[in-house]
Amino acid sequence: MSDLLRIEGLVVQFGGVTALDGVSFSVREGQICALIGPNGAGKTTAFNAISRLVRPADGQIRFAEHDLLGLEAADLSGLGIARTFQNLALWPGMTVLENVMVGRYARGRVGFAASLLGRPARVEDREVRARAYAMLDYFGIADVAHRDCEGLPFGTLKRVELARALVAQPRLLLLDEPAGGLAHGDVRELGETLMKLRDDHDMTLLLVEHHMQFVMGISDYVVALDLGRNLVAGNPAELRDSPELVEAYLGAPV
Ligand SMILES: Nc1ncnc2c1ncn2[C@@H]1O[C@H](COP(=O)(O)OP(=O)(O)OP(=O)(O)O)[C@@H](O)[C@H]1O
Repeated sequence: MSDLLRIEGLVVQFGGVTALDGVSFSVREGQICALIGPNGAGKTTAFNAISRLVRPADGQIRFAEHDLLGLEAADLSGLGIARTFQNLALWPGMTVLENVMVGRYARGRVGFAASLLGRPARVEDREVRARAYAMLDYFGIADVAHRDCEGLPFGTLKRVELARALVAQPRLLLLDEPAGGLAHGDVRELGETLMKLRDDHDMTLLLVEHHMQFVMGISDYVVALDLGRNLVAGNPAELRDSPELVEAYLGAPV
């Protein structure tokens, strides 16, 4: 398997704070890769740099044959990159189905706003609707398709967000703390869903996550950062007893 995403020497600064100081790692096609590390390690900053939401001072980000730093955030969906957010970024006042459809329109040619303004439905609209329904069905939440997102349980909203990211049929899915705030049973179910997604659709997943048991249970490759630098990387079995990792999380032994 070849590298789908390659990060080299990434440097990100916020004023006087160096959030990333030369971080490098690669994610292979079809892998589930987790970015871990203690608070302030730089995980979210790395994620936001890949999503083109922060501008690195130095380094390279390559996705397949593309140089991502030469592109805007709005271009990513068209390349096959989708992401979810730590704090759900769903539209209140829109139904679950509409929220999921937005994900596909980000990649399609027909503007969602235009379709809301009452243009006659095109073939693509019907296809998008059918695909959005299929995704809701996949996540077992088709019964709430026409409900307003507001007021639905958190676990359901997490699935809606995942369905929205997937409806664009991405090649790379970026998940920002997908297990955050979920109950124990929901975390296990999410893990099974993500592994099934990878297997069924040959998708590549990069996630930022604090839930260590979840990470170690589903990841093929784990990249640990600390203080904006690479700490250790390897498969879960290699990292489980890593003294560097234990020290970074618990502080230096006295
Ligand atoms: N917008 C910003 N302005 C200033 N400093 C920032 C900004 N965003 C992040 N930082 C700093 O950059 C460093 C890395 O933060 P980042 O949020 O990427 O870490 P993280 O590993 O995601 O942490 P957490 O697990 O707590 O979310 C921290 O020192 C943080 O305070």
